[in-house]
Amino acid sequence: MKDFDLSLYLVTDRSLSLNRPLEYVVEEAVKGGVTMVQLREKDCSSKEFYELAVRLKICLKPYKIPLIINDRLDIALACDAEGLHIGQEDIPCAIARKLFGKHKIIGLSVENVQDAIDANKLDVDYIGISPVFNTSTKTDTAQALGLDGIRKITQISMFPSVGIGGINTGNAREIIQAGADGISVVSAIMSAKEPLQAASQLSEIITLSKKNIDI
Ligand SMILES: Cc1ncc(COP(=O)(O)OP(=O)(O)O)c(N)n1
Ligand SMILES: Cc1nc(C(=O)O)sc1CCOP(=O)(O)O
Ligand SMILES: [Mg+2]
Repeated sequence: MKDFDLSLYLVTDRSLSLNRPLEYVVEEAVKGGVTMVQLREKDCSSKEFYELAVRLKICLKPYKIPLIINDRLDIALACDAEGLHIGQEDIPCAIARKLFGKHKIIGLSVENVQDAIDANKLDVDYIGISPVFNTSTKTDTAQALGLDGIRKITQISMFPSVGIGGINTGNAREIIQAGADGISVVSAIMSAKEPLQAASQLSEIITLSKKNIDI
């Protein structure tokens, strides 16, 4: 049984970390309640990506937080990450599963209802519903799905899901209420002055939203 909790999923971007070391921001975020971490560094050599992955793996191990690698199956294999996140234009899921193994976590981005229907035939472990809202963190996104998109996709998907794109303390509750199992954020934590506090606030909102308790 794969053990992972999508509730508060941090996706990294060093360019948004206010010049702080990646491990510092990630560890503070984990102390604040982040439940999954994805290494997503688009502006990086393979060597640097691998070294970052190894360092993050060491940093996350004591907290038993899974490390997910964005895009790069080779790096995920090389650092023995717990998971890989792929998008619609990345390596096909069936190939990733064959090479990565059945015990590893594979996440897939879905950008519309048809992607979610197609994903139901694939061996994935979760879906990222992307993007929910417009965001300046990633500019080459599909059209924003909004909360209605989350409702439609979570109703037909066989898999647990996270919403991603433009999510913060002001709208996290709505994402959970619309049916997602968790939220995935970059800037709301990476660029927070106090990542621990930012993660802790988001974590509390998610916990209360799941229990349907007003904030
Ligand atoms: C949790 C999560 N959801 C969606 C994405 C986006 O993946 P992708 O569409 O492959 O885009 P890039 O992140 O590779 O630019 C994600 N990374 N994580
Ligand atoms: C990594 C990523 N993927 C997206 C997608 O729509 O596929 S949006 C995104 C970035 C989300 O950043 P922020 O939390 O700062 O809005
Ligand atoms: Mg990708």
